[in-house]
Amino acid sequence: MFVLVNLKAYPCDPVAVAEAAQDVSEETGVRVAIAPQAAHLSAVADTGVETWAQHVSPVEHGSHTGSTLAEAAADAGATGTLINHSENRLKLADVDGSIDAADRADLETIVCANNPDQIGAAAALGPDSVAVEPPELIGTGTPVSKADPDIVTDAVEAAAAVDESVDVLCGAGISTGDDVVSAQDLGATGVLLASGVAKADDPRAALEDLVEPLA
Ligand SMILES: O=C(CO)COP(=O)(O)O
Repeated sequence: MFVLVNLKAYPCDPVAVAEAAQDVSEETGVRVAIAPQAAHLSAVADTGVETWAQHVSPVEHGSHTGSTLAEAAADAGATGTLINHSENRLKLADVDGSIDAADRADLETIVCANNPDQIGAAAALGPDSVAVEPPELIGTGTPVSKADPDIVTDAVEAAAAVDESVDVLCGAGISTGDDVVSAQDLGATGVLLASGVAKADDPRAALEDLVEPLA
């Protein structure tokens, strides 16, 4: 299982969380990555942890003020990027353009989607992975893998019907090792989570708990 922690714009210490994630990953052999703010990519990548961008813009080098250039994210140490997060939704053409931009910069891609129908559409655009995250459960602490397991199994089916090589993660409310195991049992190959780590009093302990059943 792949555990990807999206720090969003939460007021946590990205380097401390990254160091904890790197230690936990090394100790357990579980793949753990951190997606910080774009301005924190270099500092997070310097810890040695696998580092992801939260978004890249559907642009090439040029006159694109305010964009997040995929090549710049890669230069800063990112090896992958989220695209179309529920809190940063893109038009279909821009999802496609952001995947192209990420591919040019050699970034692994996860396209987020709200439901299984959108997962099928996202998988058709050729990302490495898709992630189903029902918006109504994001940030609630109620795990999608328990609250709405059919969404996960239907998303796995929808992606496989389009392209069997596209992996499916799930997210929203994931915060414990039990939640991760439930996600795995439903066919997900990873989890995408945020508040369970970024807002935890002790992010290291939260990470240890998340990966404990996988180690
Ligand atoms: O949006 C998410 C991860 O990208 C999920 O957020 P929570 O883990 O806070 O529910």
